[in-house]
Amino acid sequence: MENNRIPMVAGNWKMNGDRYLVEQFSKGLKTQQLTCSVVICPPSVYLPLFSGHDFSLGAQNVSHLENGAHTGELSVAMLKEVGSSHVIVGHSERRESQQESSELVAKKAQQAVEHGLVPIICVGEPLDVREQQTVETYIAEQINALTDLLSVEALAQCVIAYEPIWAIGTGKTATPQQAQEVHAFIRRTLNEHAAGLGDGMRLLYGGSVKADNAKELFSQPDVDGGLIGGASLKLEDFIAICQAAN
Ligand SMILES: O=C[C@H](O)COP(=O)(O)O
Repeated sequence: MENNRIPMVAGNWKMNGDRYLVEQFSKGLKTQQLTCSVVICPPSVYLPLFSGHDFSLGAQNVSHLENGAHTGELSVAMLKEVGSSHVIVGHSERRESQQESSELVAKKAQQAVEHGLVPIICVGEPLDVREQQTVETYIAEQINALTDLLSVEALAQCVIAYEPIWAIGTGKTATPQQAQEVHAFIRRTLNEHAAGLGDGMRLLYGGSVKADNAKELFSQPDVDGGLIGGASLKLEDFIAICQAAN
């Protein structure tokens, strides 16, 4: 099985940013000697505005359909045409606000891989699940929807981001140990599905990653980098996080 575990830091700008930020990142990240893979995921309208950058671009969502009468949706082909190589799917904010099921998320991931985008698939539990100590059951359901639909070869191309919902935008980061436990569980679950599958896949942690906690989180044996929200909107902070993954 292929080994894709090169450290990655992906910035999810969510519904933030403007032309100025696009320019600032295009120029500002260029001067850095970063050895990790860097992906910036701005709102899709900004994707074609990036120029002269030396990092990858990702979208924040994609349709599971190829084309047709689907008002407001964007296809994989469209996102690729404007420079995207990656796409976030299944972010908890969309799972909640758009009622995206794990089955739909799996369809989106499959559509992405099939047509040449790397999906960054988000999984993660709400607070009550953590309090009830049923995290593994909850995450297993999200992972199983993927293994039920995608081939092993397709899964091997995916990146999975573990984002505990209670840690997103709250300043409450999972402890390095909590992150490691769930990452190890995800890897094990994927290995049980197909020998060696989990061992080769990139697993990112997301949820209140900041410049001052990134190093400890990223140094956990099963954490291959991070999916960064708020701190990806400030160039200096984002650079410091990337350096922690170097
Ligand atoms: O996609 C990113 C995550 O939702 C993390 O957001 P945050 O770093 O603002 O907590």
